[in-house]
Amino acid sequence: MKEIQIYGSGGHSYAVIELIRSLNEYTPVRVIDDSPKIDAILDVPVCKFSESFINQSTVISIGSNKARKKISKKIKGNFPTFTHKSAVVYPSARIGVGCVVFPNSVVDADVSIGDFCIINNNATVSHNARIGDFVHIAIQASVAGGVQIGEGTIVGAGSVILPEIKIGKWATIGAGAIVTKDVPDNAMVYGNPAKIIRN
Ligand SMILES: CC(=O)SCCNC(=O)CCNC(=O)[C@H](O)C(C)(C)COP(=O)(O)OP(=O)(O)OC[C@H]1O[C@@H](n2cnc3c(N)ncnc32)[C@H](O)[C@@H]1OP(=O)(O)O
Repeated sequence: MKEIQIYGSGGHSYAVIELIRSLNEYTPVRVIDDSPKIDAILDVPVCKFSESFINQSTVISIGSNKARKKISKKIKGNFPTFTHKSAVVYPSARIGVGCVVFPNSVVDADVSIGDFCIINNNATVSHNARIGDFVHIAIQASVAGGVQIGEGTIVGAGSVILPEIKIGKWATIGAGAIVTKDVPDNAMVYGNPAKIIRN
């Protein structure tokens, strides 16, 4: 089995480790943290970042999109994408490097997903959608056909993005939001219908 290191020791890392183990291709050998607070996660030792960890096979297990981007520039190296066996990814879909596609998610026909994205449990990204780098589609979120989402945006748990909607970069879609109108860069929206709360 090939070795892989996990960068980030928050809650997300538990789910990432289990997913990687379920695929039987890579063994997680260490969890890296800038200031470790525990010794091990699911029996994988946690250690402080060292320059010697640069340029190795790594998965960045950090839910924060901004932090994931920062770490991706620092650690460099090889970033495989992991897809759980229960996820459906159609052959016409494209997924970049460093992504994790969690159980029961759907990546539909002609979808494009950038680098270092998280497609979380039970999320759906429908046909022809375009998803930028460092995006998190959270648990149970539904992205309808033809939606465009810019770099670094979080699509909160259980939210619904209506067809053809355009969402800018580094936006926050609150949990449970029903997004019926385009969302500008950096905006925070939530509610049904979703309203801009912060710009
Ligand atoms: C595996 C996983 O865990 S994936 C999980 C991925 N994460 C998510 O989906 C979380 C998404 N984040 C949210 O929905 C957040 O609540 C945010 C970002 C929209 C807002 O966060 P904050 O700015 O910290 O808001 P805060 O918690 O202070 O709440 C402010 C007010 O907004 C309300 N509010 C917060 N979020 C929402 C929401 N999604 N929908 C409706 N109302 C909301 C609160 O009830 C509160 O109302 P009040 O002032 O009447 O008490």
